[in-house]
Amino acid sequence: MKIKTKDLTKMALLVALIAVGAFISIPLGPVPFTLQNFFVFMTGLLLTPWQAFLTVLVYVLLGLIGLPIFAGFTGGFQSVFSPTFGFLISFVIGAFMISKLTRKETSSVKIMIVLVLAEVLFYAIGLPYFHIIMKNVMGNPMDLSKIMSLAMIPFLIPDMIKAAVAAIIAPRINKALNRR
Ligand SMILES: O=C(O)CCCC[C@@H]1SC[C@@H]2NC(=O)N[C@@H]21
Repeated sequence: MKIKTKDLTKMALLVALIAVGAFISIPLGPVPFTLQNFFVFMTGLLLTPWQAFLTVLVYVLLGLIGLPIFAGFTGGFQSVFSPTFGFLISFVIGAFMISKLTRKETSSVKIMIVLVLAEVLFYAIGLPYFHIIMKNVMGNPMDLSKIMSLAMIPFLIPDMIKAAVAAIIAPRINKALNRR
């Protein structure tokens, strides 16, 4: 895979923006509200699938080696034992999937459908991971309704708003940049 300087610049900018998205976070219990997923949406919508995958992977690796770029200014290898690390794993796969399913797509409605699917993926990985860490690391097992009320329900409407904004602005940015 050959990456042009222009694409590398976009990738570096998006790594930085995902980190900014983590800084813009509101603690709401064990799972914070953040703008990381908004910038993961943008990464998938502005880059090719492998570029998007690599961009989010680099973000996660930079956090794992110690940069405090995860939500709540955290980082370091111990983050894998954080209840929210599953969401970070899901972002890497989600960015690839979003890009793959929206290549050359300009309809905001169709893009929105893909972003909703990406959200399903985030929670399909994020919630079981949350459950495992709460039970085995935090010693605080929870039933499904508690998990959903802490780690999913408060975020659904804000996440849909982030998805709608991304679905509206990304095609315009792609048009202005002459497409990925
Ligand atoms: O620890 C991290 O850095 C990851 C935080 C993940 C927060 C999740 S992403 C989906 C949902 N929407 C939000 O705004 N917050 C949660």
